[in-house]
Amino acid sequence: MARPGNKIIQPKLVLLGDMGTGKTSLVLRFVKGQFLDQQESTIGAAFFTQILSVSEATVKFDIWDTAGQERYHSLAPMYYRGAAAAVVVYDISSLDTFARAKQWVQELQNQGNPNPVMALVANKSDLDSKREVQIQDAEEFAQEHGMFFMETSAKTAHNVNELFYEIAKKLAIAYSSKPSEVNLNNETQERRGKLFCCTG
Ligand SMILES: Nc1nc2c(ncn2[C@@H]2O[C@H](COP(=O)(O)OP(=O)(O)OP(=O)(O)O)[C@@H](O)[C@H]2O)c(=O)[nH]1
Repeated sequence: MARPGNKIIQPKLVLLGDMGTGKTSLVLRFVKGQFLDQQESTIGAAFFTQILSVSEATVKFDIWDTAGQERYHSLAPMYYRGAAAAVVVYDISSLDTFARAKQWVQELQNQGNPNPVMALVANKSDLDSKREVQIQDAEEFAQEHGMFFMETSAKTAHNVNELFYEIAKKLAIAYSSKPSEVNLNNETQERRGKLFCCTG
């Protein structure tokens, strides 16, 4: 809920990562508090909204959940361009998805978006017995690339709200100190989002 008198910001947030890592599941857990064992693979991208209040601002997230299948790769720039925050997701039980996450980070950092808040998210923390990616390796990679790191489970809800809260906080603080350097959504983007399938 918006706090009266509080500043309102409307950042665009994009989720990227290999197929099946749990991007949609993380968003659905955050936006609707739900989890599906048989979540369908995303086609193209899906749009969601959610509002979160932190002490510095009310944050109205415009969330673009991209499709991880390789055949949709060429669409990704449409969604990450102008994003104030990017969440790169891998699955702790698959080393391949961690390798793919690293490629996404390189791509994001090459496309010259000014100072987006970036998170590296290790999802499916409930599958610890099948872990292939060590926390330390991911933490080191995140640190080297100016990202913050979090392990989550969309299934158990572990750290999911905390992830979005942390992003909201970082965006609100960045906006308070340097408003012109934070990419925030505008009317056009909001209208465009409404042309796509909307959930949330
Ligand atoms: N055990 C476990 N399974 C999860 C978790 N998050 C997602 N899943 C499952 O992983 C599968 C893929 O989840 P999605 O949310 O569709 O993954 P995605 O990254 O959006 O996939 P694409 O749309 O293909 O890019 C589904 O069967 C989910 O139920 C989690 O935290 N733990």
